[in-house]
Amino acid sequence: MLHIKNFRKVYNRYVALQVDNFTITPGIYWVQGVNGSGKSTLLKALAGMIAFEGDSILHQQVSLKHQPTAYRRLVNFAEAEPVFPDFLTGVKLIDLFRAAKKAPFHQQDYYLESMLMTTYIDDPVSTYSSGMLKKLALVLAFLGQPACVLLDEPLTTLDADSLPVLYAWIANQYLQQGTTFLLSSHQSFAGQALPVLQNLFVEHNTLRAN
Ligand SMILES: Nc1ncnc2c1ncn2[C@@H]1O[C@H](COP(=O)(O)OP(=O)(O)OP(=O)(O)O)[C@@H](O)[C@H]1O
Repeated sequence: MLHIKNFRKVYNRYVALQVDNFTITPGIYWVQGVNGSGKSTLLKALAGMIAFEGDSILHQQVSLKHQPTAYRRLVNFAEAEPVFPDFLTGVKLIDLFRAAKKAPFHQQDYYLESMLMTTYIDDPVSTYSSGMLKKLALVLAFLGQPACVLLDEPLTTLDADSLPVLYAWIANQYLQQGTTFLLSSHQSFAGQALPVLQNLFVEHNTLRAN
């Protein structure tokens, strides 16, 4: 479903990640790797957030390099430590993302209610704690009809009650819409209620499945 082709990400002169050809089939993936191995680099690049050599092609036809708008509408991303313009409210950000992703009008309601966010979603994000910001980033990553959702360290800063809610969002989205997930984490997803959990490893500056 996602084909990574002739991928190279160089920071200054350092080749952080090189992936010649790699196809990610539909599923839920736990992306593992030690600190500095390149997990965030991979996810940010596949999300179209940072430049890289090569291409990422969705469903054998939507290329990040050649159809960037269509690609970004179908590939959603939540970064590890989200930063949003201070003066915007959560609702305003949701409106912006809903328009960009062509999301149904009330799609966010289910997410805001299940993650207990309705009391503060009208407030400016400058007033949010790190966990509140994280939840907002996760809601934004579920808006629209994504074919692929990339979540960088989705578990960090979430409280214990929020974790099963997030697992349910991921499982439902996969089972109902067939959305593929790439989840980077230093914490284990094994034993959680996630269907068809598979492993991806980022090490030795490349990506491998086993
Ligand atoms: N903006 C940047 N400029 C220069 N080097 C960078 C930059 N971003 C990342 N790197 C380097 O690229 C490599 C991969 O970093 P990356 O953040 O992708 O790792 P990671 O696997 O996500 O790490 P962690 O588990 O600590 O979050 C590291 O060697 C890092 O120093």
